[in-house]
Amino acid sequence: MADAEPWKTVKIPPIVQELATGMQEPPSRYVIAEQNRPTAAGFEMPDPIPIIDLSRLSANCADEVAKLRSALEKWGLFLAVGHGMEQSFLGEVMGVAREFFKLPLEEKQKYSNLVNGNEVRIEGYGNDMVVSEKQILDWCDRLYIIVEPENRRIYSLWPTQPPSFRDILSEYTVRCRKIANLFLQNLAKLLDLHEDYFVNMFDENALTYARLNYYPNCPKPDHVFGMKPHTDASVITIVFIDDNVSGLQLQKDGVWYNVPIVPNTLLVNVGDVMEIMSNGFFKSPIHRVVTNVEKERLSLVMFYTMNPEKEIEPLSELVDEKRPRRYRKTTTNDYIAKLFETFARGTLAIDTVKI
Ligand SMILES: O=C(O)CCC(=O)C(=O)O
Ligand SMILES: [Fe+2]
Repeated sequence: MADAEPWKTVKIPPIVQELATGMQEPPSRYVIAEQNRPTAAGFEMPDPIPIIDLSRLSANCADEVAKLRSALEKWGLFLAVGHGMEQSFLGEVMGVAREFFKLPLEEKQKYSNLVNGNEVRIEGYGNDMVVSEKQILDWCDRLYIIVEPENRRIYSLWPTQPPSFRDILSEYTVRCRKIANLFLQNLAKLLDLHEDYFVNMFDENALTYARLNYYPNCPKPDHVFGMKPHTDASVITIVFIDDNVSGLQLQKDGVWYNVPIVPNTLLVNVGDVMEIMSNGFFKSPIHRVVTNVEKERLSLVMFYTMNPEKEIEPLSELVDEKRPRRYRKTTTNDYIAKLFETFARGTLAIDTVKI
């Protein structure tokens, strides 16, 4: 969508959780143009969403690997079971996230993503960057923090309430790293690369971000997005979804499908950087979040990214005459910046690097 108006950082939007209290009509800045509105319910998926048992994947069971291949070809994601995290531990993880968002605003603002009250940085509590008065805002607040490597954590942005928040998120980070590495190894094997090919690309400066999303209930769910359609700028992503409320939708061939809730599973998806490096063998799924009249919704998302300075391009092993390179070279830093800009505009970052 061409837009001649220059994009600039504009007024900081309010915290949606505050705005939503007692509200009957979402303000116009949240309201999506009629033709883009999410239907109250998406379509049900034609087949059940693929569920992969990670314990079988780590034992190299051929049928599980085949299932993974087909899940990635079809959807670019899967639901993971056999991840070794007990139900009680996952309950604690979602519990501390919920407790954080329940804190009084002044307490949450201690971790604000605003610098000097008017500049927005990625990390911290608040909203995503707003670059235009015309930008449609999402019905969502979030806390964004770096969790890996440990020496890059900014603990002043890690909540001290509830008191177990830090320990639980640290433990969750360790557990998810195992899942991430197993997934990366299997992606490499599916491309006939050495199994540690991708794992080794993550050096000591590769960053993992945790994003806690909070979607307040909304009186007009079909007029707003919890999160606009996007793909993730990560290499891979692990999403832990509130098991009370659905809302995540996936796009395939122009149709939006509801991702069903399956308790105690984690959703694992390919990100744009993997799509680029694999020269399009793996596709980063387009997804969005819709809201709910009655219930708030939470998710905790782990984004695995490379060293911000590292160049990203299709692997030479995956480029040949029959399959020429499909994406331009970029860096993680540039790509993440691009993602925020395109996300704000309502376009897709991946389209900016396609050849
Ligand atoms: O809340 C969700 O289910 C997904 C959130 C998401 O897509 C993201 O944070 O990138
Ligand atoms: Fe996402």
